[in-house]
Amino acid sequence: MAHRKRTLCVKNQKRRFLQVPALQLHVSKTAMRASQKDFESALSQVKLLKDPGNEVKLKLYALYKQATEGPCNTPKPGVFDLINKAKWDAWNALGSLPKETARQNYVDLVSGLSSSSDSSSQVKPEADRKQRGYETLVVTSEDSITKIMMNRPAKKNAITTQMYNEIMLALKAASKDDSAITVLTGNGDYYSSGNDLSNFTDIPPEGIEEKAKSSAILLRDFVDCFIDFPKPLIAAVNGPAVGISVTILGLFDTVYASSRATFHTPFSHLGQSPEGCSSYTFPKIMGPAKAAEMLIFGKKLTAAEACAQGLVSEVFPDSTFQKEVWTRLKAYSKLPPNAMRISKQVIRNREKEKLHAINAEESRVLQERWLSDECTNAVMNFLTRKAKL
Ligand SMILES: CCCCCCCCCCC/C=C/C(=O)SCCNC(=O)CCNC(=O)[C@H](O)C(C)(C)COP(=O)(O)OP(=O)(O)OC[C@H]1O[C@@H](n2cnc3c(N)ncnc32)[C@H](O)[C@@H]1OP(=O)(O)O
Repeated sequence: MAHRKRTLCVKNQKRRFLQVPALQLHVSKTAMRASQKDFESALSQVKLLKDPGNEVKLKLYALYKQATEGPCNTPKPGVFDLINKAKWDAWNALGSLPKETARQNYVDLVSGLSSSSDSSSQVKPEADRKQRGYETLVVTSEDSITKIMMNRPAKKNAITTQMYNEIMLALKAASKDDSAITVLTGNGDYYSSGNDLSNFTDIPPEGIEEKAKSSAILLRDFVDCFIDFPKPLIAAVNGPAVGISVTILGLFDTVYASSRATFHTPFSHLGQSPEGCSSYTFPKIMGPAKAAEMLIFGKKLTAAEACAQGLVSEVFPDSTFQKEVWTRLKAYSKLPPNAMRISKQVIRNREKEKLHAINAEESRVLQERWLSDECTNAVMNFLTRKAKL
């Protein structure tokens, strides 16, 4: 079973496809720009779909108009002209979204609709129920919130290859479910201790270079999912966070931390370099000098320090963290979901291309770092228990 899964993952990374029972997703499609041909094919595809409902039809209409004509340029219909007013409102809400982005969003939306109607056994986030099929996560949907909880508490929620893949799947499913917001958190005393260092020991017969290459693709696809995630994404950092679990926080919309949480990116100690777009987001969030202390010198921040530097939105006392955070999130999840989604997109779309380019560059640099003696020695020291952070 384990062997079968591994074979699937490697093959799929090569094809940039993830395939699991009950779900087939094209993980990195949103990372690419939709061509006119993709757009035309989505236009034909949409005619074959079963009725997606009025809300989605309005979205499609608005994106189509934005992609073909640009920002809304017609007079607002009268209040009693209900249908045309709803269409105008949807188009007008896209503001100055660039034509290219609207075209991409249209293609993505149609592709999402097609894959959900194609797949008879798609992952449906059934309300109030734990979603099945994840081994390293617990995913639940309740009160319009999809919660993705990393669930390897005995290993401090270290992220294995399987967990990277499952998080991508859970994010893809959450992006299409009917929840308003999505939350990532950890089970147990840690949020996450970052990359599971035993990922370095699972070397295929083709050799370490091949492993570094496929890992760089995995890393890039993983971070792309956070860049492209279309709804408000919140991190509930329940305890210490290390490595990649910290760097990707710069791609979240809101980060809540327990007073017990710490934030540590010891890349130099590990012979590695920053990922998760942190080489860009951290200097932007906290200024270059503070970012360098974290990313180059591995300075560990307390929750209060991370909040003062803008990486964390708010810190809650550990004793009341869960109660206070979930009360807050339940209130947020009642806000109009389309407005939240569109606001996020307006903010994110400005930077999307840049973030994808940075992610690609960071992954490329890391691919080389993983083959260095500095990195090999640091990982071996941890695995043979000579070193801990
Ligand atoms: C050829 C290339 C392949 C590369 C594949 C890479 C794929 C993408 C990579 C993306 C880049 C990511 C970078 C990072 O995230 S860097 C950060 C990596 N993390 C660490 O270095 C943390 C290492 N862990 C520790 O230092 C300590 O465990 C920690 C301080 C977190 C906690 O210490 P504590 O004493 O409280 O607890 P234990 O050490 O006893 O931990 C309990 C058990 O959990 C295991 N554990 C914890 N963290 C990890 C980890 N990151 N990787 C593997 N295992 C981990 C620990 O070994 C204990 O296990 P046992 O009970 O079995 O001993």
